[in-house]
Amino acid sequence: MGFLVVENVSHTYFSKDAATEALQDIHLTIEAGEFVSFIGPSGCGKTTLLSIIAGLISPTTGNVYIDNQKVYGNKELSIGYMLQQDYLFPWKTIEENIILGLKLLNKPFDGKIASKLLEDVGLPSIEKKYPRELSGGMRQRVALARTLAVDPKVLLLDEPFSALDYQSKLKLEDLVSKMLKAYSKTAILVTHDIGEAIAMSDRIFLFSKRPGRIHQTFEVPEEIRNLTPFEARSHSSYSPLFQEIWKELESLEH
Ligand SMILES: Nc1ncnc2c1ncn2[C@@H]1O[C@H](COP(=O)(O)OP(=O)(O)OP(=O)(O)O)[C@@H](O)[C@H]1O
Repeated sequence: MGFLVVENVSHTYFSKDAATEALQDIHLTIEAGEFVSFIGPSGCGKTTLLSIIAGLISPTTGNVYIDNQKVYGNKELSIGYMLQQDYLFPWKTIEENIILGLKLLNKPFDGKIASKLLEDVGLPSIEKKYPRELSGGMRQRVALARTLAVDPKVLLLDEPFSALDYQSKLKLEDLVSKMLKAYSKTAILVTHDIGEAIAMSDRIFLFSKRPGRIHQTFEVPEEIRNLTPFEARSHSSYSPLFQEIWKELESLEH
């Protein structure tokens, strides 16, 4: 059995007068330490699947297991979530924001953890500052530090780079990739950016139009996986894979 297993998951949203089938019969397995991406047409259920993997919603059918434990209703599993917006609390200092999760979980922690993580993400000495004093890219780096502080078993990244300018986005991709390797984390990235998926992942799952199913899985060649996301974009194997995924995605959208 793999580290993260999505077994036979389907999901339908019900409202008073409509039923929306978001996902249909999803099976996938992710190994510990692996980095995978979900891409697919808009509305195909990627965020729904992340919410199911996070244990935030119960799927209509099927189950998700992390480290052999069922996720839904499991309070022991810590799963990190990084979103497009950083959701830092403006009235709390950077340090308070980083240790908040640990406090909420009642986990014992080292008083220097915020400083150490801030140093790791390249932002030393900003513990006492407030979120409003930082740029968008810096705030996302603090969000990364906050996510890592609770030592999550899995990190779920829902378009965390998409609100940033191009240069900040490339820098943050490199940093996230480096940090996740250093901390041996398993991660899932949802993105609309094929290049980002190739540059950051070991494998890419392409979803079909709603109701989302796994249409195709792409292995990223090893020579790209060993590079930083920035370097990966200029490797000779990058462009052929980009074209292949692009064509497949186009065929799904028409
Ligand atoms: N809470 C909800 N209630 C009803 N329908 C929902 C709800 N959340 C999502 N949906 C619908 O389920 C489908 C899948 O949505 P989801 O956000 O998972 O897709 P997505 O692939 O992440 O989309 P995008 O790429 O545009 O972010 C969409 O048709 C959406 O409108």
